[in-house]
Amino acid sequence: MQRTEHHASFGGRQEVWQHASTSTGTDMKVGVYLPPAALKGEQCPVLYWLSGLTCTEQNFITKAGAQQFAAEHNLILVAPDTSPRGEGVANDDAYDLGQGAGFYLNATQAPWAPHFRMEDYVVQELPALIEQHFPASAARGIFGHSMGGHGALTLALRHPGKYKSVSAFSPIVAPSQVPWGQKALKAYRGDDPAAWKQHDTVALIAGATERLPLLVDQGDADEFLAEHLRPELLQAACDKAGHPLTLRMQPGYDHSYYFIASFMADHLAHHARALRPER
Ligand SMILES: N[C@@H](CCC(=O)N[C@@H](CS)C(=O)NCC(=O)O)C(=O)O
Repeated sequence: MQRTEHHASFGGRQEVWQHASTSTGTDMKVGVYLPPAALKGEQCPVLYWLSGLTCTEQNFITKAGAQQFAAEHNLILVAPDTSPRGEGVANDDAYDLGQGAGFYLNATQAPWAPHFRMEDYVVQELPALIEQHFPASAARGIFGHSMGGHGALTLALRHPGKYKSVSAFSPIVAPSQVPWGQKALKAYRGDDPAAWKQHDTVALIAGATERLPLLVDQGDADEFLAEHLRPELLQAACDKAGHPLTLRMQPGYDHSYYFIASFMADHLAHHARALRPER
């Protein structure tokens, strides 16, 4: 692992690391915020952030304003890139497929299958790497935005026991029912709508074996709300399954990081309650 950036931030340190990934077969970049306690060598829980379409590891660390709250709760924040990248990696001219749009799953279809293995990367490889190289405990939370909200919700549902807390901002909750998701699932997993359900939060909720309480914030002025996000489908699925959900429609907020930053404190507090129950 090679450190490419480091900046003092709220008594801790925001770093960016680059490493060769065995999951994707590419170099991956990842933002790591070390809170004050971690700089002193104390083991801290780790909160994973998954970004949305077009993002790199930079969007969250420069725009979300999460460091001050991670410092307050002494949580390590880990924010990976959204896909493998590079000249030898498949891509698409559209912003919602290929590089910058990995959808946090393992692709099975050509030309994506060789490198697009973001589920393995986020759930297995990255936690092992973080827990080896940083003063990280095995208490993990996960959250994200839009495509990354889909990632956080589906990965927590697909890997019970791996995470102690989960939340999302404007997540794609039903990818098998909306254009962004249908396009990606078809490309990465093939033309089999039944298989898409394994990566669809609304479909996974019914059969969940672990019912971690979900905190979801959604702006009602979000330009993608009606076509791609459809939080009412998540509300209905959670009501039906008895899955605990706090869905907050936030009046006047759009899809941007201005919205995310506005409710970041609440999300960090939600995760800290589960990740640091002793406090
Ligand atoms: N029109 C947008 C669509 C993609 C978009 O809104 N991406 C969201 C996530 S789904 C984002 O976080 N963009 C980067 C940013 O705001 O920093 C674009 O092409 O950038």
